[in-house]
Amino acid sequence: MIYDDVVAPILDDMLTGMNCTIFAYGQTGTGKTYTMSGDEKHINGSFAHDAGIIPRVLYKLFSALELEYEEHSVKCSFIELYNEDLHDLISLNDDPVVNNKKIKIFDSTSKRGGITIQGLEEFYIHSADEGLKILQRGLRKRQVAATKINDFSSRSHTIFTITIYTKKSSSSSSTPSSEIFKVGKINLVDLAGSENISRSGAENKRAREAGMINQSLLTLGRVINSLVDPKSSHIPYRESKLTRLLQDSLGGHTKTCIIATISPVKDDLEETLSTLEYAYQHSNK
Ligand SMILES: Nc1ncnc2c1ncn2[C@@H]1O[C@H](COP(=O)(O)OP(=O)(O)OP(=O)(O)O)[C@@H](O)[C@H]1O
Repeated sequence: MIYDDVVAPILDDMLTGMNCTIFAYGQTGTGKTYTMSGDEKHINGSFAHDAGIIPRVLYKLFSALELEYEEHSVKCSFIELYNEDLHDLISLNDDPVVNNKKIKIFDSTSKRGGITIQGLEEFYIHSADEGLKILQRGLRKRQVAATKINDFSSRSHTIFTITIYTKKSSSSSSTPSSEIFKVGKINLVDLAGSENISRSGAENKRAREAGMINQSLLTLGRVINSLVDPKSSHIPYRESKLTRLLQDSLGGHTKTCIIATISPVKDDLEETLSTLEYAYQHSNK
């Protein structure tokens, strides 16, 4: 239902050449990873019954591309942000020292501005199955980290990015034929557990983690606030790596959607409800 109501229209926008972002936001254990990835196995050439948004986007994307475009290419990347450090989840290089040091974010030197991410590996994929394999590889890598650091997944953000390049010929009786090239992008973001924001009394490592999550989720909130406020002249992308990474996909001619996951068995529903209320008020912007 969420795919049909929320994600399908955004995928259509991406196919028209937009930069789009979907966030899963909520407390630990409320279903963010289930919503974004879910069951990531492929069954009989399609996604599983309990597949999340990423596998569904991959299959629907390839069927749309094969049906509607003469030429297309698709690439994807999968990155994790933990304590403001970036980790490539699908790099074939497993040396953690090399992996952790090599990803850097720079201001792009192109006239259009934006950012360049140096050192992040991107893989061309030719089918949804190939995309699913990349997702599985990244989730496995994240799992390995999770067994080393207790409760790791709830304290890191992940971004699965799909970029498409398409070519279509257009011809009508009144105009000469021409070729239309488009580039679209979709970021599928599984955010760190939002309850870390209010984690008080934390010490040492936990305090550092909570501080970083605080910084990135609060900056994300501030960036979205500034983008929807016509009076705001400054967008604070630079205050966290999460917003810096997504800088090109927020604001301007882009589309952003936040899916808030809530669970009635969790204590602190107040914060999630106020987020939902805020999101609702801004939903048309
Ligand atoms: N809608 C759902 N239907 C069935 N099971 C679900 C649903 N949502 C979540 N779950 C199950 O609940 C558990 C926690 O979900 P999940 O790991 O997605 O939470 P999370 O918000 O990503 O947590 P964390 O912040 O710790 O990463 C998992 O075992 C998941 O399979």
